[in-house]
Amino acid sequence: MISVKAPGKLYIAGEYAVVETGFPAIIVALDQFVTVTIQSADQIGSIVSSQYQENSIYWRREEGKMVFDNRDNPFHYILSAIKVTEDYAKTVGKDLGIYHLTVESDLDSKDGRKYGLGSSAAVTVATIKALCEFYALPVDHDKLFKLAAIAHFHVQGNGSLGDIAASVYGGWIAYRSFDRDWLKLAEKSYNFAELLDMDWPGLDIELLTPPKSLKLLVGWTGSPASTSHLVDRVALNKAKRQQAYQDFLNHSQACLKRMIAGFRNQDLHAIQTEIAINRKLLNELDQFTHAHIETPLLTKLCDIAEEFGGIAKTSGAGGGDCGIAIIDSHKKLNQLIEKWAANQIIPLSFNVHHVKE
Ligand SMILES: Nc1ncnc2c1ncn2[C@@H]1O[C@H](COP(=O)(O)OP(=O)(O)OP(=O)(O)O)[C@@H](O)[C@H]1O
Ligand SMILES: C[C@@](O)(CCOP(=O)(O)O)CC(=O)O
Repeated sequence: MISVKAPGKLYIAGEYAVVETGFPAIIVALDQFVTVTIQSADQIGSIVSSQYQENSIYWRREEGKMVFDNRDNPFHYILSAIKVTEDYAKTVGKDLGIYHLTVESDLDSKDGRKYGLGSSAAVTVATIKALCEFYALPVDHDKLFKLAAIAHFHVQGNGSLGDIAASVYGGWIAYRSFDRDWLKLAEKSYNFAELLDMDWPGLDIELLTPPKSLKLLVGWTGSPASTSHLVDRVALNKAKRQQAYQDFLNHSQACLKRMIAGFRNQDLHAIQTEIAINRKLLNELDQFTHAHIETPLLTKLCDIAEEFGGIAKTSGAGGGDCGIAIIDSHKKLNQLIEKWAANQIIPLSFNVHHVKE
């Protein structure tokens, strides 16, 4: 039996701008995982996720293709991950098999509400990792990222794929997305083996080391938000306010460059200064796109963090989900966390997860 896991993530800074090719963001992987297991099966395979028990699907293989008995299923990311990995396996001459694939996830609360930790990315990465083991396909982090990015992009279609990078590389990363229009054309011109070997225009991933005194705190608002809808709303409004949008991109890029330098120089103060600037830039974006990124509860989360000497902002698309605070580990962290909890902000005691190559 093969069993692998992939971590969830949180955005630290650079959201929305990162959707444009080459614009940076900082993202961390967390020690909360999706686990995928694969076991060989005889004739009938299955896909079962404990989060979606009632939607388990059963399949067989006919002339090399997966054929489902149940067409009405929620497993778009898993099926896309399977398709991409098996297409790759075929290009390198592997015979396709039958298996039971099961999923367990820490990335939703006990009552099934998502935290916004990138479960769709983690489920995609874990499925591909498990199948690469099943088919004995050697993949390093770069190849795993590319396979998972293709699979996730085929389903969601409008994201930066930063959540995939965080899940594959782990730890703290600075991420710039590749040109997704290029990928659409490249997929028609190259086979998988070629696509995985080549450089992707715009893509850049740098591993960052935070200063020792930096503590990341995570607060959850309890209300799930749809990232793809919020990204669509920003995209719709950017056409109407081209200059304001271009200013946002340029300012975000400059802010992220200074923040990344703060990591390289181990300068907590510089990082915090830029977190505050990034929050302001996202609020300005909010004003002309009406995406409602910083909800009143997220504002409260930031205000409380500041009372205790931290600097906080929304994480990811906003509109609910989580906020983050960056604070000196010597400050009164417990009091901050208690005040969050007293104000309907649920502290999530998750840590950053580092992935081995
Ligand atoms: N445990 C799971 N089993 C199977 N599919 C899952 C599982 N967890 C997530 N998914 C897939 O991911 C989708 C959720 O993705 P969505 O982008 O809405 O949330 P997210 O990636 O967790 O959050 P965010 O984008 O805010 O970080 C689900 O609808 C499902 O298709
Ligand atoms: C808004 C955006 O920059 C970040 C989305 O983050 P999250 O998945 O909502 O945590 C979109 C993206 O990068 O795909």
